[in-house]
Amino acid sequence: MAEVRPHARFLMKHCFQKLLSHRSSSLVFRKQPLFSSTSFIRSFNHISTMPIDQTEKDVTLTYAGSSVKVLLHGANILSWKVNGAEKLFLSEGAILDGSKAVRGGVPLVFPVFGKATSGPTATLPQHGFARLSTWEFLGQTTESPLAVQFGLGPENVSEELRSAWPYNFTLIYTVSLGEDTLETSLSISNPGDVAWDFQTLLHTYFYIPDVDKVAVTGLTGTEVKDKVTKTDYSESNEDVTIAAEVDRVYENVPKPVTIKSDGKTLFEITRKNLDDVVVWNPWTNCVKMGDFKPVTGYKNMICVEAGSVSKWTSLAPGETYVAVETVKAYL
Ligand SMILES: O=P(O)(O)OC[C@H]1O[C@@H](O)[C@H](O)[C@@H](O)[C@@H]1O
Repeated sequence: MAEVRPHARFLMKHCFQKLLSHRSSSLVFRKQPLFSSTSFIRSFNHISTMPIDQTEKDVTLTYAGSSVKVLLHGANILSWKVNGAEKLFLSEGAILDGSKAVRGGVPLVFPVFGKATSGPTATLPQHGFARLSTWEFLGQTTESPLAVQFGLGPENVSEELRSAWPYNFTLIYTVSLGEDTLETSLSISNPGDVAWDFQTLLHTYFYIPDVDKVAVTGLTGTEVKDKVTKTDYSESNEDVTIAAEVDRVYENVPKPVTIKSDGKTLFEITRKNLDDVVVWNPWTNCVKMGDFKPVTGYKNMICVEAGSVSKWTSLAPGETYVAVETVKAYL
C-alpha cells in the first residue's frame, strides 16, 4: 500500500468528520489542493486582490481592506490589519522559524496554561504544545466573512511532546476575517478512548499606541488571581490600568471586555466557552525575554487573553469543546 502523507492522513482522520458537521451548518469546505487550481482562482477573479495567499510557511487572508496573516508554526496569527492599520503587537525579535513559540500576535495555548506542577500536563512546557507545533492548512470554509481552517493532531506534534502527553486529540482552528472583526474559533475534540483534561487560551497581544493611556473595562467585580503580588482579590476598578508589571487571571468574566485608549474604545472582545481573561504586560521585565524587541515595546502592547484556565475541562471520548473569541476593532 502506498505511504499516506501526514497531510492526507489528517484530512482522512479529522476533517471528513468536520466536513459533515459543516454541511449541517451550510458551510462550504474546500480541501487544500483546490487552492492552487485555476477553478478556485477563477471563482475570485472579480476581486482585485487574491483573498488567500498561501506560502510554505504562512497563509494571508485579505477581505474588504483588512487582512490577517497566520504562520503555520503554532497557527500563530502574526498580523491583523484593518484599513491598513496593524492591530496586533509582534515583537521585532520574534522567532518565526519554528524553533520557539512566537512572541506576539496570537499564540494558541493548549492543553495547559502556564506550567502545571502536577497531573498529566506537568511534563509539558509552559503553555503546552499547540504553539510549538506546525499546523496543517486545511482550506477555506466560507467566503463572506472569509474563513479558513488549520488542524493539529498527534501526528503533527514532536515525538517528545507526544510522549509527554500521550492522548488522542483533534484541534481545528478557524480564523474568520470580517471588515473590522477577527473571529477565532478553536474546536477541541477527543477522538480517543480515554478522557483527558485541558486548559486553553488565545494569547492575544494587542497593539496599543501608549500603555499609559490604556484601560481595560468589563472586569469589575470579578475574582482575580494576581501572579505578580501573589494575592487573590475582587477587582474594584472600572478601568484596569497598567503602570507596572501586570499578570492577572480574571475568573469567570461575565461580560465582553473592552480595551480603551484615552477613553476611546480600541477593541471589544466577546467570548464563548472562554470564561476567564488574563491581562499581562511584562513592563520593563521584558528585557529578561531574549525575543522581546524593542525593549520599550511593552509601551505598545497589552495581552488581553481569552481563556478557560481557572479550572480544568474534562473531555470524554467522542466529545468536542468549541471556544470562540470575536474581536471588533474601532478607530
Ligand atoms: O513567555 P511566555 O511563555 O510566552 O508567557 C508569557 C506570559 O503569558 C501570560 O499568559 C502568563 O500569564 C504570564 O505568566 C507569562 O509570563
